[in-house]
Amino acid sequence: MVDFQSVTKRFGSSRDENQFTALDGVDLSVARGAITGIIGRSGAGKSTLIRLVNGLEKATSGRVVVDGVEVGSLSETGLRDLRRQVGMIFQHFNLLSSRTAFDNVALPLEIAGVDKNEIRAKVGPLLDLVGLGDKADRYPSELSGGQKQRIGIARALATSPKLLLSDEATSALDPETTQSILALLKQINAELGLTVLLITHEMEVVKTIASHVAVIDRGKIVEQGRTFDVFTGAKHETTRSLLSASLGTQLPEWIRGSMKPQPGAGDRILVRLIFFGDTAFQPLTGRLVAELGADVNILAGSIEEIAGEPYGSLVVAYPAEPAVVERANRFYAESGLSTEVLGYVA
Ligand SMILES: Nc1ncnc2c1ncn2[C@@H]1O[C@H](COP(=O)(O)OP(=O)(O)OP(=O)(O)O)[C@@H](O)[C@H]1O
Repeated sequence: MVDFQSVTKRFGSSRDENQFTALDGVDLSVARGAITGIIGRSGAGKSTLIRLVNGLEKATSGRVVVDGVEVGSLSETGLRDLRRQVGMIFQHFNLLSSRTAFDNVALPLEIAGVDKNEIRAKVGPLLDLVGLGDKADRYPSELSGGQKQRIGIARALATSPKLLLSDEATSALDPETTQSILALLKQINAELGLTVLLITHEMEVVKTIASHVAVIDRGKIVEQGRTFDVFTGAKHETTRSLLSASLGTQLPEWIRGSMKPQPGAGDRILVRLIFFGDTAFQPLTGRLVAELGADVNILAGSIEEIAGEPYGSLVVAYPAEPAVVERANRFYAESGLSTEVLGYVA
């Protein structure tokens, strides 16, 4: 649906010593009908990337192709047509305070010259879709943050776009409201078959709704693929550090503080067991304990869902004696468990 082909975006002229490269050779494909998340730290280039899709910025080099059309080649009229097919929602909702909820949703249709009856026939069902059929006459100041974003979503859908761009749409909302807005986006994606491209700095958002993800760091895409694959097999440092606060990968301080890289006599080995795919549903912990005898401690653990698939992480400790370690390794190999040796403790 959207293809970035070797896209570079520089701000400032080439003679300007302050010229800044915001995007550097970006290659990225956004699958039709999917929800794709772009995640990165502040200043990584996320907004620039999304603004290239609806022609608010122009690539310095490379091509941005939306539904078969190269955005950079479009005339003003072509850009207007494109923007009708690409809806957008924002962190701060961008509603007009002087217009009611109904009139905010109607605005893109008025601009497109749609007649009044057709507007009425369209806006009502959209307000129902976002759960605000009874708030048509309310002004933005009378609505909560979550309700404002619902109006923003209805407005973005008014011109029946094929693609919805979301620029940090839940960043100004509390966790519960965030979840309800994400559920609405998921519902719209499933019911209308709308492709969604969202940018966020929040791992939780990507984990909850995006089937695909790209990680951006200083203008470069450093990792991309299915969310589950990228998150469970993170290779790049940026992905790992963004993830460490979100997935159950952080060890309690009391363990981290006393961990050693090499074993001493009588030490215990600390191993992280990772459960996903088939292994997520097998009673492997009990079998490990049976295999090694009772001398296994469970030190930390969590089970969560990434893009709808279970992912569990369990940190265990047992004697770092070669015979025990070998028995454990044989068990991991036979049962298909992924493991990582974290270190040793006395
Ligand atoms: N019009 C501009 N002129 C000059 N530099 C710009 C312009 N727009 C963005 N930049 C720079 O490009 C870089 C990427 O900005 P961008 O807004 O895309 O990042 P971001 O990942 O969306 O960050 P945030 O999450 O903080 O919004 C930043 O260093 C920013 O200062």
